[in-house]
Amino acid sequence: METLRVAVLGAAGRMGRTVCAAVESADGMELAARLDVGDEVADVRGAADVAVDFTVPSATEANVHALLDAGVHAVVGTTGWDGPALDRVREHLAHTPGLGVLVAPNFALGAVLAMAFAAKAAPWFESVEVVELHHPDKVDAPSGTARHTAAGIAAARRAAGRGAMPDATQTGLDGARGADVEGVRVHAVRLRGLVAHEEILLGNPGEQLTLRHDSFDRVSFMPGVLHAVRTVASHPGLTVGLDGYLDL
Ligand SMILES: NC(=O)C1=CN([C@@H]2O[C@H](COP(=O)(O)OP(=O)(O)OC[C@H]3O[C@@H](n4cnc5c(N)ncnc54)[C@H](O)[C@@H]3O)[C@@H](O)[C@H]2O)C=CC1
Ligand SMILES: O=C(O)C1=N[C@H](C(=O)O)C[C@H](O)C1
Repeated sequence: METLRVAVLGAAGRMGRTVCAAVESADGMELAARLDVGDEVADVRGAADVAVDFTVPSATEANVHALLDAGVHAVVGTTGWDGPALDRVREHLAHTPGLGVLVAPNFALGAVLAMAFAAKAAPWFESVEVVELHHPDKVDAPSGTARHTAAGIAAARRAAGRGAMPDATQTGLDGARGADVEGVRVHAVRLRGLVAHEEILLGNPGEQLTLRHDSFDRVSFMPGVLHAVRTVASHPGLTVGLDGYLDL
């Protein structure tokens, strides 16, 4: 089996540094390039097979288009993606046959499972809310994971014919009920000492189910990232969510 050459974008960041170390110690991979602000993405042409992007929401889409132009598969963990941005990548991929792009809001296997469990459980409860808790250096809120979790919950409830959730709130302070993601309330906590955590609260009369996932360390994301690096070439086109590469 040939060695996979991996470039890391955002290599100087918290996730980028952890990914570089994971790639360097992974079997069958070599770290081909470390790129950060000011480096030219086009330089990976011919030097890398797969690039991993953990940069910032304002840069990640342009990075993916540059990687496709360079003929390199992309594994993207950066948050901030919306429907139109994903559509533009789909359109680009239509002109770059054979290339794959994965955009995944969370590479921790437990978080991926928690999202799947939440979607499965959501139609069976009157109320569902999402609470995400992160380190205070995070630039976006709510987290990409929480938005993806809420969207999955909303889709499952729509498919089951579930109506709006009960909420009698009429007055109060702006933001007290969190963000509205397709009818699901999402609350964001920022606290020194935390890494990445999420709770999905599901309520019925007289009972509550709580699903909780904790990433205590960024190494929690590495098995998912390495699995994606090994898999992306065999999934041409755009995949959203690591669950697309797992047999859940
Ligand atoms: N999908 C997942 O499992 C996870 C996703 N994330 C997401 O990954 C992203 C990065 O998170 P952190 O590493 O904590 O942030 P960070 O701020 O520590 O690192 C970001 C790095 O990107 C660099 N950068 C900025 N613009 C760039 C550009 N145009 N080209 C190349 N590099 C550029 C910065 O200089 C910095 O070194 C965030 O969006 C975060 O939400 C974080 C953890 C897990
Ligand atoms: O910024 C982070 O740290 C994380 N970002 C991702 C998100 O926004 O969901 C994944 C994880 O929660 C850590």
